[in-house]
Amino acid sequence: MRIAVPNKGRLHQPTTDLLERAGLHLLDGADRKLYANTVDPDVTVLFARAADIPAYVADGAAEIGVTGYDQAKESETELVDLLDLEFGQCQLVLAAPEDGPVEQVSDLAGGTVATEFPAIAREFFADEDVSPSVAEVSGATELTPHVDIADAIIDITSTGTTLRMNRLAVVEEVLDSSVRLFARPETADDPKVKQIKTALQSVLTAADKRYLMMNVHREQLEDVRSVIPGMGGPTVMDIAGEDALAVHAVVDETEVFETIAQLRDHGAYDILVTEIERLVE
Ligand SMILES: Nc1ncnc2c1ncn2[C@@H]1O[C@H](COP(=O)(O)OP(=O)(O)OP(=O)(O)O)[C@@H](O)[C@H]1O
Ligand SMILES: O=P(O)(O)OC[C@H]1O[C@H](OP(=O)(O)OP(=O)(O)O)[C@H](O)[C@@H]1O
Ligand SMILES: [Mg+2]
Repeated sequence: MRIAVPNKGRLHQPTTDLLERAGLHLLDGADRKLYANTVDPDVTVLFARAADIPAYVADGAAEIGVTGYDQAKESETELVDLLDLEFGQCQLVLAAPEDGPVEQVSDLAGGTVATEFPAIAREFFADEDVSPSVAEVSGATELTPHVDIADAIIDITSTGTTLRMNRLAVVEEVLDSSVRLFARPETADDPKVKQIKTALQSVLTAADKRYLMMNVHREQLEDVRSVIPGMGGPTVMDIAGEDALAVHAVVDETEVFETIAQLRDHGAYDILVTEIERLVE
């Protein structure tokens, strides 16, 4: 089982970090290598450019891959999107010079649009029923409208800083993207693929949860129980030789602040909050 992972750029580190947190440790140093073995003898990590990963998976060089949805869409391969990994969020947008003549998509009839994503651009304009010529570029796309190479661009934005710096305004949103786990349709149901997906999912689920531990006097248990939100009942354990109980519960991270105040008011003491590495629901 081979997983294709971005070899450099902004997606490399978050992807290898996620594999590590999922317990799929890389064994022989991931830097500047093409392959790394993992703690699972059946799983190898293969490092490739983010843009090449969809083709690696589609052609069978790897069984699964991690890359941006924009790259999968641009590759025009048939991949199954198994899991949103919740990083690399960005948008592809159609943008044109502020105060320029292009204010809506139809203004581009007969014009030129520069992009690193020609397939996505063509599909977008076909849907919009406008047919500018699409010029493929391999970087610095934001410059092209200012040097008469293009009237507008389709490019990635996240904070909007690059567009603003280049005096470009969004004309239309084209695509929302984030990093996903992809598989070929034939491998999507493979048990090892499912095992990897479950491991990655468990890290994402755990990130939003906290583990609470506290002590409570026996007669106050029901009071304390009534203010614990979330997943099922808490776990309650006797503390040997004492009239107190230990209460453990998993709660949403967003509820911890409020819950702790309520737990104290209801008699809980020695309250401990810890992060959870993984949570398989
Ligand atoms: N500004 C951004 N914010 C969030 N995600 C982004 C951003 N730019 C790119 N991405 C995501 O990262 C993917 C890879 O981007 P890209 O191919 O530009 O690599 P990179 O990390 O910038 O490295 P390099 O351009 O140096 O090869 C994009 O397809 C997109 O899914
Ligand atoms: O809206 P923003 O937060 O400004 O992000 C958008 C920019 O980020 C990406 O470039 P990147 O930083 O990856 O540089 P690159 O052009 O070298 O890929 C993308 O190509 C945009 O230029
Ligand atoms: Mg980039």
